[in-house]
This record gives sequence, C-alpha cells and structure tokens, in this order.
Amino acid sequence: MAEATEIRKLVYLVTGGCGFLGEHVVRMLLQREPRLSELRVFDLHLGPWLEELKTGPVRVTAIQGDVTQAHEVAAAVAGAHVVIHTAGLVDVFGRASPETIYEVNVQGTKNVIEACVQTGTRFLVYTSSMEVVGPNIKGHPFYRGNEDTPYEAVHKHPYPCSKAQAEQLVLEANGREVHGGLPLVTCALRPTGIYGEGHQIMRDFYHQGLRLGGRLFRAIPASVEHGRVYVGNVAWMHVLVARELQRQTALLGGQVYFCYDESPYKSYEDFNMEFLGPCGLRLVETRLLVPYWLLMLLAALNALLQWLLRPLLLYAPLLNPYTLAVANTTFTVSTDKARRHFGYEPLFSWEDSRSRTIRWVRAVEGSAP
Ligand SMILES: NC(=O)c1ccc[n+]([C@@H]2O[C@H](COP(=O)([O-])OP(=O)(O)OC[C@H]3O[C@@H](n4cnc5c(N)ncnc54)[C@H](O)[C@@H]3O)[C@@H](O)[C@H]2O)c1
Ligand SMILES: CC(C)[C@@H](O)CC[C@@H](C)[C@H]1CC[C@H]2[C@@H]3[C@H](O)C=C4C[C@@H](O)CC[C@]4(C)[C@H]3CC[C@]12C
Repeated sequence: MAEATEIRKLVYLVTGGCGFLGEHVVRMLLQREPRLSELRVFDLHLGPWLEELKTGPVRVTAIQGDVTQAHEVAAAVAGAHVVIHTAGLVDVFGRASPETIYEVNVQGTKNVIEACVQTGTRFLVYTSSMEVVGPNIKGHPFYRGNEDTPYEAVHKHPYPCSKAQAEQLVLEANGREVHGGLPLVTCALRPTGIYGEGHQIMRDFYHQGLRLGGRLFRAIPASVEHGRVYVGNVAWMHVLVARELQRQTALLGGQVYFCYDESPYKSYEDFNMEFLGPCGLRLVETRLLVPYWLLMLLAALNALLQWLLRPLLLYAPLLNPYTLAVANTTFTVSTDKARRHFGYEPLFSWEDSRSRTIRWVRAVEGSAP
C-alpha cells in the first residue's frame, strides 16, 4: 500500500475530456497511468458518466470551463504536472463561424500554453490533426507518407488553418521557461480520421442509411484511400507520450507524431462499411449514375442552402465542397516514429478495434439482430 501511495503523485489535466477522443483518453489514463493521484477533466460540456469514475483510487475532478477564457484555463492548469490538450472545435460542416473556430482552436491553445508557463506546468501534449498536413487545397494525394515526407501544406478552410496555427504555437513553446525556472516540454500528435465508440460522424452515416432504406450511395471511388485510426489506440498514444515526454525530454520535446495502427487503408466510405455493413447497411454502387461533377454541384448547392438558411436554421449536411474534396483525396500515413521514439505499439488490433466499433453501433442504435 505504501508503495502505491508513493507512486500516486502526479496530477494530469485533460482539456476536452468529455469529447469523443477525450473520454477515451480519460478512461485510458485511469486504467494505464499508475502514477496518477488526480485527474482533472476540463470541458465546456461535462458528461454525466464522469460521476462513475469518482469511486476509484484516483481523484477525478470535473471542471466545467471554456478554453477561450484564460483565467478558467489557468485555474484548471495550476498544480498540474501534465496537460493533455484535446479540446477543440472539430467543424468542417459550417456549424461554427471561422472566428469561433479560431477562438477555440488557436486562442484556446494559446491560453493553455500561457497557463502552463505562468503556473509552472512542464509537460504539454497537444492533439493536432492529419489536416495540419493535408489534404491541401490543390487536392495533392499524400500516399503512405510520414512525418518527414515533403508535402505542400496549403489550407484555406478555417479548421485545418486553426489546427496548423495551434500546432505551431505548441511546438514553438517547447523550451520556454515556466514558473519555477524549468523548461516547458511539448509535443503534438496528429491522428488521421479517428473511428470507434462515440464517433458522431459514424452515427450520422448510420442514421442516413436507415433513412434511405438500409442503403448508402457511393460518392467516392474505392481507389481513394484514407488512413483511419481506432480511438483506443489514439488514446493510448496520448497516455504513452505524456509519460515518455517526462523521461525523454530532449528526444520528444518539440516533436510531432502521426497516430497510426493496423486499421486498413480504404476509401472513407468503404472503411465505414466495415462497421455499418454488419449492422445491416449496404453501399450501393452509384458512381456511374452520380458523376463527380454532379457531386460537386450538389455540394455547392448545400453550401448555398446553408448560407441562405443560416438566419433561420442551421443546415449542415455531411456533403459540402470541403468534405467532398477531402474525401476524394488519398491521405494515408505509414510511419513508425512513435514506436522508435517512445515505444508505441497499438494496444488494439484491427480485429479488436473493428469488433468494438460494431458492438458500439449496434448497442447505441439498438440495431442488434
Ligand atoms: N475526430 C477525429 O477524426 C479527429 C482526428 C484528428 C484530430 N482530432 C482532434 O482531436 C480533438 C478531439 O476531437 P474529437 O473528435 O474528440 O471532437 P469532440 O467534439 O468530440 O471533442 C471536443 C471536446 O472539446 C470540447 N470543447 C469544445 N470547445 C471547447 C471550449 N471552448 N472549452 C472547453 N472545451 C471545449 C467539447 O465540448 C468536446 O467535449 C480535437 O482537437 C480534434 O481537432 C480529431
Ligand atoms: C458525402 C460523401 C462525400 C462522404 O464521403 C463525405 C465524408 C466526409 C464527411 C469525411 C471524409 C474525410 C473526413 C475527415 C477526415 O477523416 C479527417 C478529419 C480530420 C480531423 O481532425 C477532423 C475530422 C476530419 C476533418 C474528417 C471529417 C469528415 C470527413 C471530411
């Protein structure tokens, strides 16, 4: 018992801890970080499930707060040894204004960095995104690329722009002196498209398929490959890099790492069907009926409708010019930098990731056969 007490001495803060990824990071920390004495979960919207976590040996502190409010962030960070910053506005559907996306993703990250510097927190892990790299506005494919692959990362959309700016702020902050005189150590993780339990877009596709009589209609050629990564492996990579950042500050400080696992390279739609197929949906081959120019027209009409309806209601369909372009551009990563630098190996196999996700879709949607 004495040994356990000695080990439990670290305070972690997870911003966005009630989000899709954030919840998995919170649960993974409680399962696999033995040195935790307190886990602070900071989010604009706290989940009721947090209450069930308060019965264990680790003190779980739920903090309702806004990363755009510097004083709220500073109060949450004060006394933490490690911050895992996942909070963000993940919006490529036009739900939020560009200003709001910037305010949350960039200014919010600035507030987290400054809070670490002011309060003496030395270790910061930032959840960045593949979109910091691409696909770019020219639709250049990124095929089996890694952290060092040359690629013209040119963006116009508010979301990738905000993620790129935030990541740069985090990496530039590496080495800054924090209160107490020691250096801040930062790194950024770049997940590709995350899937798994709690993935809202997967849920949206499933609902769309149910509305269309159990069918989804192919919009993207099967040849356009997307890298995807299971949420449990992304959470595990966050926990592991947060631990190793404290041990190997020179090697890991200021670095970026793609998040990857054994999930197969497939088109976005074909990959989703790995889970939606066993739940009764089928993908109808309509590529001949719906040529790409017609898809572009439909996407543009959706964007026009969104703009016209905005004063009355929020119209934010999955198909818009940006999502169509991203879906239609190959983006896959092939790297082992995380393994080489901090011994990362996926915790969940593809088979396990797939079965867990299928189970979730069935359970959540009540579609178990
Ligand atoms: N989902 C993906 O495929 C994916 C891929 C790569 C990177 N990411 C990144 O991972 C992170 C988490 O994404 P997610 O998919 O879990 O999204 P999510 O929307 O499920 O979670 C984001 C969380 O941040 C919180 N949040 C938003 N604005 C906030 C604010 N102002 N103050 C405090 N909390 C706030 C939300 O309430 C939510 O709980 C994001 O930074 C995102 O850019 C996601
Ligand atoms: C309607 C069809 C054209 C359909 O195929 C559109 C799919 C589209 C909604 C998704 C295709 C690629 C997705 C993005 C990708 O997985 C990576 C992302 C980075 C991450 O940081 C946030 C989410 C996202 C932008 C993700 C969003 C949905 C897609 C655009």
